[in-house]
Amino acid sequence: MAAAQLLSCPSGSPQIYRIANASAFPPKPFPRFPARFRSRTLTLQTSASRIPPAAASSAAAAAPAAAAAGFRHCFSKGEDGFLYCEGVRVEDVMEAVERSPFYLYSKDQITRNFEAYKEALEGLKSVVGYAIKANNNLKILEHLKGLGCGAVLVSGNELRLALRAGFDPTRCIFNGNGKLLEDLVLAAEKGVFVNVDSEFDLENIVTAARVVGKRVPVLLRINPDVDPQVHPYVATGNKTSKFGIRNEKLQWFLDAVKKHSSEIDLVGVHCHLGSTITKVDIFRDAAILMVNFIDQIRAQGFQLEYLNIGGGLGIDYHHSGAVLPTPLDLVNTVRELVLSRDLTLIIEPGRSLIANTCCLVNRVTGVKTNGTKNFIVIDGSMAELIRPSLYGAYQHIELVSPPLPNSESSTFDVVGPVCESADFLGKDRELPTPAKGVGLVVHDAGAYCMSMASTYNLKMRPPEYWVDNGSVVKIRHGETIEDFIKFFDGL
Ligand SMILES: Cc1ncc(COP(=O)(O)O)c(C=O)c1O
Ligand SMILES: N[C@@H](CCCC[NH3+])C(=O)O
Repeated sequence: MAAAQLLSCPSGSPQIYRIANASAFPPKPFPRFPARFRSRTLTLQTSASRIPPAAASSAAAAAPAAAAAGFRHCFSKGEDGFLYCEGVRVEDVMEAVERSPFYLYSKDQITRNFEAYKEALEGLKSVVGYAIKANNNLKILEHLKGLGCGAVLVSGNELRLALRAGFDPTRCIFNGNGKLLEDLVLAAEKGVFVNVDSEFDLENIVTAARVVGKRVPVLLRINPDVDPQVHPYVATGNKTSKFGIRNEKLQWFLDAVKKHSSEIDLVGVHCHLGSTITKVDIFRDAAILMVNFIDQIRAQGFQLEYLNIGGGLGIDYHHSGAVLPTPLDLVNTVRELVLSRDLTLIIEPGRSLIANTCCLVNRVTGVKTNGTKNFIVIDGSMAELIRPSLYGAYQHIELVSPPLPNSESSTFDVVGPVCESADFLGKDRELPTPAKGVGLVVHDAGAYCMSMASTYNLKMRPPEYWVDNGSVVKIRHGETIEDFIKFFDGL
């Protein structure tokens, strides 16, 4: 039976637990954890003997081509039918932590994803700026910074968090169509690169430079009008988009930059086409347009050094085994363009660095049918993970334990408890009928899930854990109703 046992509890150090050898089926009732454990960092140590070798190898086998580049599914079923994350049984984690739903990450997968970008960029002058809007967990930011990553920011608070995580400001890029003057002042003071998005944005950047008495390095964000072939809500580089400047206005911006050369230093151009892009030709089309702009701008005497092609690389949300472009494919489509002009390439991945490193782990509250449809009701919801509701996005769903003997599979909508019919995590999924209390994960939840979570229906934002070298470590406390009530203290 799986059980979390207290091994030792030296005062002032994290709680350390060992998960005893597990054959945890049928699932146990909801665990009750003593209140004193609830707000502490919790470390689960796993016994190496209980990690079936199949768990790791079947993960790699699932996507051999992608595995070579570090883009594999780090959550996979072992030969025993249980779901594992880097050798740790997800069900055991559920039994040991204080509540569900929760986010569970693989720290190693974050490293592998970053290494895939680093390897892809070998031979080029480059900066990888992680788009921290995708996931702003401070521990994850510190880890990525430690690996040598820069950061891409869209608000003053993202900048403040990046500084707190220790990012080198001169490897940070401040994007956005509505940057506030006070935030631009902070960026200017710290030496952050700033992308110019509009006339008023340029005016604010000049003002910020004057306030701090420093010249601000800027890139022009150009809207190249390239269709990224994605959901319209995540397309950002076509001509109806609110982002960037259109090429007809380019000369106006170049003249303005010349006029303000004591406040701003034009160092490059930027574009970002959109997100979930799965064809690298789209990036190449944009890069060709962008280097043409660079040639024109250089011809006017500007010393441009940087081509920033934004982020946007998609991932295999469907777990279909389809071979999707890797960072290497992406970089290779622009390599010659960059080398031939002696440019430094800036790349701004969010999703492709972090999405596949994480699952949202939920418990099944119950199963029901309304005569037309079958529903699996879980404790997670659109409040913790809004992408299916917002974009109709597909995220793969599976149970964390093998089906009960004789249990039948059916087609289910997987729904949460939130009072909205849009509250679904998956539609028409073929799944074994789960028992109450069983774990159910939503895969690829590392990007734009926790960072877009809300407290709707007073569902408090969940805790986060990662598997780090066989241990499960809390990397963010879950919010509580007490935290929420504090916002009204003293009013
Ligand atoms: C300017 C900019 N850079 C980078 C990103 C990251 O995109 P993705 O997460 O698709 O890689 C975004 C988000 O779409 C963005 O707006
Ligand atoms: N939030 C979107 C991505 C937006 C990217 C930011 N421009 C998603 O979940 O897919």
